[in-house]
Amino acid sequence: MTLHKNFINGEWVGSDHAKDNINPSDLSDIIGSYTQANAADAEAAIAAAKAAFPAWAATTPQQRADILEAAGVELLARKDEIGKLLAREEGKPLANGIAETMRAGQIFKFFAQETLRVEGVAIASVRPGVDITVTREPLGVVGLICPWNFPIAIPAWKMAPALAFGNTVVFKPADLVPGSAWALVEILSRAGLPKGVLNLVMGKGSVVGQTLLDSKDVSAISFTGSVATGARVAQACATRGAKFQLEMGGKNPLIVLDDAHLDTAVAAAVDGAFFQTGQRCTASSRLIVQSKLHDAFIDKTVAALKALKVDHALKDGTQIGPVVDENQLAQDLSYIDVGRHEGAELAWGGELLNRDTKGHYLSPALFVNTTNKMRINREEIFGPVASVIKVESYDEALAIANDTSFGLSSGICTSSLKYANHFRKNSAAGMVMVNLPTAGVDYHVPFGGRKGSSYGPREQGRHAAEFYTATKTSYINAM
Ligand SMILES: NC(=O)C1=CN([C@@H]2O[C@H](COP(=O)(O)OP(=O)(O)OC[C@H]3O[C@@H](n4cnc5c(N)ncnc54)[C@H](OP(=O)(O)O)[C@@H]3O)[C@@H](O)[C@H]2O)C=CC1
Ligand SMILES: O=C(O)CCC(=O)C(=O)O
Repeated sequence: MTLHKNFINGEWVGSDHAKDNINPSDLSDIIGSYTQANAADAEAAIAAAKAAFPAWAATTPQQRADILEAAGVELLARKDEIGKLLAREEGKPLANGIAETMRAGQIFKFFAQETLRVEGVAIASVRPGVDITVTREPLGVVGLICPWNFPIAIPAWKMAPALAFGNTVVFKPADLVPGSAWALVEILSRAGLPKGVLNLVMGKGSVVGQTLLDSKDVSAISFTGSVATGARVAQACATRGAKFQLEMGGKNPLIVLDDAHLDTAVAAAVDGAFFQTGQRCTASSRLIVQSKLHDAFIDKTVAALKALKVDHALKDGTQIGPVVDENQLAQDLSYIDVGRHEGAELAWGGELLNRDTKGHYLSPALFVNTTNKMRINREEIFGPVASVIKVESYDEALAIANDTSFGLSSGICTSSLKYANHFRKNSAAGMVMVNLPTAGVDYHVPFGGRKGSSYGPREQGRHAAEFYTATKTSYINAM
């Protein structure tokens, strides 16, 4: 089997210390062998990125735009092949894998154009004879620590702005999904990047990730993953004065009011809570439903769940793939037990499923008769598990929606402009959806949350410049 190596200082390098990449839809399917970097490899990648920084920061916007555009064009052209690899290694249905690859391609094309739009301001000083300018500059070496649930889109939405604004990059993908990361870096390695500008170090978070966190030569860290690891990132970066940005979990509410269009609400709930196996930080894990529609909503949602096809990610018609690995499956099952013990009632699902291939198949689980105090409604599960919470009024629904330590996305299904507008203004979340699933976002607008979900400037769209650049205020006395 071909050994896929790390990319450091423009070379593919790696020892025989490698790990098999296993398909969660079929545990007998080994996708490839991927080098495991050690701390010395990570340090070599940081040194290469540091050496490459001054020249890369001095390139013209057009040079950077051309490289990012070429990567975007190739990603779009190879969407079927890379989407299949992604589906195979992460367990996302093929159509979602292809869509995610296209999203990554569009992100590169978007940031290719952003290189040309870096603006500053000239502003009058309060002192006579002094001119002030406020400009943006790259930060230096940026470490990207990525999760497994969007194996190409999340690396793309960190890497493209990092490079666009003149930073050099050390990219550490999640250990479970090296294939999509390798494919992405391979494309960029042929797109015209000078050596050292982009480095890939596949390996364990506790080794490679920690080296990035602790290195004085890494100016900034962009992290997406769990709350626990996010706290480590924050502590390490704050201690040594590095800039950092965290995207962590969610416990996202979807409110369904009595005046909602029932089919729209059920479709939003099923998609938001269960598609992509519930493994989205934007997943709607708390379905807050007003009393008159409550029973009909549950009946229709259960009917929809019964009809969902849970199977191999590459099989025609699969709507929900497997859970990503045995650890995540164990976490999902343990929360299903927690819910039962807390007195919640399983209206459907939560069963391990046998399919033609041995994989981590779990039927989507819907808890009913739950309260917002239960652990299943307070802690992120990150699997195909959601709860219904019954409420009497919009005010009660809003209070429950905001009663969480998270604040990533939120949603409301209603035909009332008054409630939709009130919710938009009063939901304590970074992203609000009306008559839409809480998950599934556009690539060109800010992404991020409040409270325990996120820290630092927003990712994506034009707002990404806030994180990937440093602001400089210059005072000039032109005498
Ligand atoms: N908000 C989101 O989008 C996501 C949330 N999660 C949540 O996290 C839970 C666990 O998932 P998991 O993948 O283990 O999440 P982690 O937070 O452990 O992993 C996220 C990234 O951080 C890396 N990492 C782990 N330890 C360190 C460290 N000490 N220093 C630096 N980097 C480190 C990981 O590497 P490695 O993979 O090698 O361990 C991975 O690249 C999920 O069940 C879910 O609740 C998970 C993924 C995405
Ligand atoms: O909902 C989406 O489209 C993106 C979600 C996401 O980025 C995540 O779950 O980490």
